[in-house]
Amino acid sequence: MKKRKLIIGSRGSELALWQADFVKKQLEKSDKNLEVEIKIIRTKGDKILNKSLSKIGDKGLFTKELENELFKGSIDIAVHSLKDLQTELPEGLILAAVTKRHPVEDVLIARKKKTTIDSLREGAVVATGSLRRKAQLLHLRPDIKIVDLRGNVPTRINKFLESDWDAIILARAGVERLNLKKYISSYISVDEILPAVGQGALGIEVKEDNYDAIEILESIHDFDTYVETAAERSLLKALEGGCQVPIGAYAKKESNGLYLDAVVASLDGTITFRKKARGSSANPEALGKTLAKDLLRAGARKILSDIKSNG
Ligand SMILES: NCc1[nH]cc(CCC(=O)O)c1CC(=O)O
Repeated sequence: MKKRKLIIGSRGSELALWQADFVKKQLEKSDKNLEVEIKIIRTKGDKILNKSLSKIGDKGLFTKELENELFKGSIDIAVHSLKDLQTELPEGLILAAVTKRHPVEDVLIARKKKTTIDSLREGAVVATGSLRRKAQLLHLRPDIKIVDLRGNVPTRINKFLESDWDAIILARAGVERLNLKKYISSYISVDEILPAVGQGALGIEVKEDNYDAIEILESIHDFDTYVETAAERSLLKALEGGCQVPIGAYAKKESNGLYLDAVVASLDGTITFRKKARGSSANPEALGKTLAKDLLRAGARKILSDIKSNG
């Protein structure tokens, strides 16, 4: 019998290709009659490397070109890091599957093993391009100096090794997927720094009428991760935050309900609003919305509007 074929669209970075290949293997394992091909698509975010992400600030910076290919039908599915996927998808596209998530937290990469945020020297220099990491780190350690850092995961580690910075912060998921665990000095607990919405999970985007692809993807969909990230994404949407605002969130499904922990911080980290709530796993969107409203009322509204008006 002739094999069925599915084409994955992926960015060309090492991490994106690892992730696309992971999805390919899982799908081929679950359906022996399926042949999966990976097609590399360059996105605007891959082309502009000299500007800080918060300054480019486009919606869909890492996704738009992939979405165009989905509409054209030259790829069947687009594999994204869920945290890079905007909360509102273009009309006609759906988030068809969310994979089981890797440990969600960020990690500290410093000169010595076991270095933690607490043990960094007074006035240490830490490089990160993420406003979320910057704000939460400054909240814990106002003495730290932050410098901008961009590039793919291996590039960032190489820049660190060649620099005189004290440390950088990355997502555990990206570092461990690329087998770069040896560079990790310590795991940063979510009590110290909340991860980005969707961090550690993969999101698979498909044209809403591609029923074959939607059916094939059922085998890699992880329901608990979906419920957790749906609460986080609903919160982010209600806060009207893209990936470039200092917002962190972490949801966990437990036997007695769904927990959501979220923070909105000012850019300099002096003010943070952090709240936790529990809701029903049957309605993750409601939990996200409710917690967003709570945060906005508590003072996050002012922080977010200040950031929007001053850039
Ligand atoms: N912003 C880039 C990005 N997108 C996804 C990951 C890592 C994988 C993940 O979090 O799922 C990273 C690197 C990082 O933030 O360190």
